[in-house]
Amino acid sequence: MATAAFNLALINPSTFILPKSPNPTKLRVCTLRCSSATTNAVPGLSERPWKTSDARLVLEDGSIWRAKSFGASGTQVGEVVFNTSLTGYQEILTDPSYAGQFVLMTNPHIGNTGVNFDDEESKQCFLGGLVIRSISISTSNWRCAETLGDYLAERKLLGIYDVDTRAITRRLRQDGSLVGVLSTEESKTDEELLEMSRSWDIVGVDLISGVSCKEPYEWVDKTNSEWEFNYSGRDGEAFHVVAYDFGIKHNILRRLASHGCKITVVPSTWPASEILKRKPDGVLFSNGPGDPSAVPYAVETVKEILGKVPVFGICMGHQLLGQALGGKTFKMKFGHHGGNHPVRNLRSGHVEISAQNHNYAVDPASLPEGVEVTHVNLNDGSCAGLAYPAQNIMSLQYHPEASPGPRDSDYAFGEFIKLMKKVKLNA
Ligand SMILES: NC(=O)CC[C@H](N)C(=O)O
Repeated sequence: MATAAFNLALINPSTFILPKSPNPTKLRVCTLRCSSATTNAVPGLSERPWKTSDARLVLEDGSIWRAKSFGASGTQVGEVVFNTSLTGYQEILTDPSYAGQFVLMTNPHIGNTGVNFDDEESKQCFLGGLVIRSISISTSNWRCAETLGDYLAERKLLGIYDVDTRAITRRLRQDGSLVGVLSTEESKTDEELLEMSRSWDIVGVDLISGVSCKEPYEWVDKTNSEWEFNYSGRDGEAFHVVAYDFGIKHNILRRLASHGCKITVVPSTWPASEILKRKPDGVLFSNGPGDPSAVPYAVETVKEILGKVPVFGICMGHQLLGQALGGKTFKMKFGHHGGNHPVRNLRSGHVEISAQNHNYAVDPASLPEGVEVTHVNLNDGSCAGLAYPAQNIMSLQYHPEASPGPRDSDYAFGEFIKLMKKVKLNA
């Protein structure tokens, strides 16, 4: 009897209004119900709410991980990366830099705050799918608009849970990145899925062209005043920044706008000559997915701009800058993905806890004289930031805009402003 009552509570959707919204105008009606993972599995009250395994993750090393699905159905190939962020799964899902990858969250409990209208980092999800230990059976947050399972299913994205994410993470740390195939299709044999994972590669593929905007546009949104934490006091549009969209996250644009910039976003293939004609105060090279060696056209564009206008590179932008300066990039063993990476700023001596998401890095030994390593990742000593003062260049391998993650590195936007100001005053 007790079990039946418990099941009833789980499967009966009940609508309620959360009482403690810090901003009444943001109050939204939220439906509390079990995730689609559970509801799908409950045809009648007398049956158990728990679904049995209906999905597989087959890794290229031959291991097969039986799982339960909670998003779309189908079969998808991708590179598995683990992300150590405790919160921010919606920003992670909408970060275009995850194109071609499955994100495995090391935090075991995901989905409890659902998905909202405000935390999207791009107009769509480009990643291959989501792998988690446990999906929250209820969703409760004052901004919640829908459950994570519904969100994934609507976007035709695969999500699996009930996987030993700790064991997979240990394997990735030990053996390095692995390609995998996620499938809910019973008709496909394990051997077929293994073959699929072994005949696919992410290295050497241009993933930027699939995520970049197609036409230039102006960006005006600042960080919402409710969330602003580092207001620069600049309300005017003091500096015109052209941002190359290699898969740009919205919060980079919001932070630039909050720091007083007028922003024009251009596609990854936009000619450098067109940019220089507009005489911007600065150019930003954004984050973006995949292998920086697979996009020589973007490196050429960066080369044409260097030395003519102050530039700031973030993540992929930093890697392209490294190559344009004559350096080399390489693929890391399992990369950095998470909101808890310690970085030392070698100029100030301060340590920042940073948000990171990359599988490639710049080899500092390959860089020419005059290029300064400004930041180092304290977990593995890899290069986390560069500057070439002679040409007004600065770059970070990680994400000063966070989203998700700590805001320690927001000062980098202020430094970009200072760089543009210095050049403008001396012009
Ligand atoms: N966030 C990013 O820009 C990712 C950079 C690059 N695609 C990498 O994986 O290293």
